[in-house]
Amino acid sequence: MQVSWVRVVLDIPRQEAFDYRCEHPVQKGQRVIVPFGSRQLIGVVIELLPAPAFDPEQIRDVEQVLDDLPALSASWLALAQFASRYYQRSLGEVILPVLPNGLRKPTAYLGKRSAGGPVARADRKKRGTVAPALASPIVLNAQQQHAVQKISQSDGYAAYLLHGVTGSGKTEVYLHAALTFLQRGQQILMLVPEINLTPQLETAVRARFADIVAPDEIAVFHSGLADGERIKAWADAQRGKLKVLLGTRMAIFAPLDNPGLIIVDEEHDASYKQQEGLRYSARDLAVWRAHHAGIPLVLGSATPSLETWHHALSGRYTRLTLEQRARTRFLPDIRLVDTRKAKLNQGFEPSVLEAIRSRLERGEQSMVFLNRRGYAPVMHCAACGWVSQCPRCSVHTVLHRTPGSGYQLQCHHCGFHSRVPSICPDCGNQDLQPLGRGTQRVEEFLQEAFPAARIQRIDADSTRLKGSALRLFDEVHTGNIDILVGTQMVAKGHDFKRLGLVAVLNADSMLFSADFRAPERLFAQLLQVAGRAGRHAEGGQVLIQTGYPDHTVYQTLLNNDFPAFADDLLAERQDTGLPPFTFQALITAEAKSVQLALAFLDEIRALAASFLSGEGESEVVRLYDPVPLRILRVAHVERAQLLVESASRPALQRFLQQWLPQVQTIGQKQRMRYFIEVDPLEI
Ligand SMILES: Nc1ncnc2c1ncn2[C@@H]1O[C@H](COP(=O)(O)OP(=O)(O)OP(=O)(O)O)[C@@H](O)[C@H]1O
Ligand SMILES: [Zn+2]
Repeated sequence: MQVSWVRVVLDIPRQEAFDYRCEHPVQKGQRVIVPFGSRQLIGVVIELLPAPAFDPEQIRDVEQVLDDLPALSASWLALAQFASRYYQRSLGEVILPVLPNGLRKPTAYLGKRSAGGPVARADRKKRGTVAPALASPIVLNAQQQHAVQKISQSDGYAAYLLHGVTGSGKTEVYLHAALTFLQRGQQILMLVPEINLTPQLETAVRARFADIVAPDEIAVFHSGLADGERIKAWADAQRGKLKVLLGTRMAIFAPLDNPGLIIVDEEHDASYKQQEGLRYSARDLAVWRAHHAGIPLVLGSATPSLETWHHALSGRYTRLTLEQRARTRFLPDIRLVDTRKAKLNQGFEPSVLEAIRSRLERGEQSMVFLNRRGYAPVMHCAACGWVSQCPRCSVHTVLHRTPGSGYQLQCHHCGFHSRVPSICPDCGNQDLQPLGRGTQRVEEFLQEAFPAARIQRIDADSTRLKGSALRLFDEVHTGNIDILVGTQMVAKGHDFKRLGLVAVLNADSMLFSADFRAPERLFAQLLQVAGRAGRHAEGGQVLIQTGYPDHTVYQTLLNNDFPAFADDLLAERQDTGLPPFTFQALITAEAKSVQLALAFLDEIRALAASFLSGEGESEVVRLYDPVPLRILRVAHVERAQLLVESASRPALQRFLQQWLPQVQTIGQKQRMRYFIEVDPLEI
């Protein structure tokens, strides 16, 4: 019997790897079921050892080598290793969580009902994907052609920023470029920021490549898939069966071994950043992956992130520009509607309502955008000033109207919900009022104002059921809707055909956020949402209600001048020493009281002093004073954070590598919950 010694990673916090003895043939990159304490776990073999690293008596046996999929390749493991190093998590905490659920649960393989394991079960499911009719490609305009040519002719790694105004036909550029690499027998990985954008793109991709890619050689990968579907897509990727994979951020970890082109659409979008567990940026990992594989990468956006814009200016990325809309001659006309002197009707300035009315009369669609779901952001008592508050979090509860169950107060942070009190809990006043408005209230008001209009609200609440977002967007696309009310879900990516008017209600709420990225985010969001108007016909109009019409964000928006805006912001960031000119990491501690969290952060900050000496000016790593989070308490837990910063990414990385093991020791001693985030998006 052939016995080998293997090093295995498991999903265990902050521990690198575990050694086992194995009596079966086994390779690096294979999954194995191993005993761990009294449990069984699935792990991945990352090394075959020539000899046991310690007393063989102490080494336990691998129970089963899972061979229903080929081993994860060396280049895939390299990606995981990079993510582990860069984001400061153990390799197991990277590898296991990115595998589909069934592939990392021993129970999926054990027992009578496992029926050959999850991959075999997923394979047996019938999925009839009919081959669509071949769509003939659109004739590209000159700038699109130029972009496609540059991308297709890349020799090895090259990063492109495809900066195209909204509606400029970036998707066509992706598809034409992709064709070149498909014809060479390579695979395409294409990322989109939102699950809801995959159906539209999947249909386009299937039709466009119907003659060279079989239906089952295209897969989508996102968190909205059922377990079996996700396993199937992953397995097909790992078996080398896929030619095109479309997905949300999680798809960046797909085990594709012969990629030819990676595309990140709407690269600026914050949803490429995972906000829990391994806090990675799929956009940044895409850059690494393309570089490692020696292939081109396209980052597309009308409003690129300042990080990407900076790289394009410095020449690290090549900028490709689409200055014109593809189907119309003009971008929509953007106007600011000054709300300071106006008498608002349920939050609407009268001329905005008029504009909606006239679009209705012309049979065109309108969209009302406000980034606030629910009925009203808070309930209050006019008599004593009481406001509805979550008992577990330091936030207001939001008033919701739930079909069938009336009104409810909900916490958007911890899920707490309660009935609406009939009298004020503080003073007994019987007249509690909703304050402000969310999408539900706007929908209700519009229905009263325009009784004949077909109104649809699209937000996280109206699309909770699987498949419902798809259905609702279909209704909009087919023209069965006159007025669309929605949150950021409706703002990005969609190519609406009949949408003439976009009205933006509460943009100002984002103007004065303490986060230094707030203006960047607001500008991007407004330009994106504005870009939904007038895509297929001239005459698109955007009305933005604001009490601060002179604010730079709005003024620059009027000219649709992203470069001017970005250049100004970059200059400001450089002056104040903020990203992309510095690099940051954030440690967040969570405790019963904020004092405990702050004390922990103070202690680890003091400890850092010993690593910080002896480096040149540019290598300096700074640690700021720990501060409580803006939303201090969530679900009874109070939070504080410590920001670490350096002008040098390598210096920051070196520092973290030395410092974090000590942080861990102190954290364990104090039983402190904390996590680290490299390149945080919000601070
Ligand atoms: N060369 C072309 N000729 C005619 N129509 C085109 C051409 N290229 C693209 N289109 C069409 O233009 C519309 C907008 O394209 P697309 O949705 O790709 O824009 P986009 O650049 O991704 O915009 P956004 O950033 O706003 O999402 C689509 O309906 C597309 O079919
Ligand atoms: Zn709460």
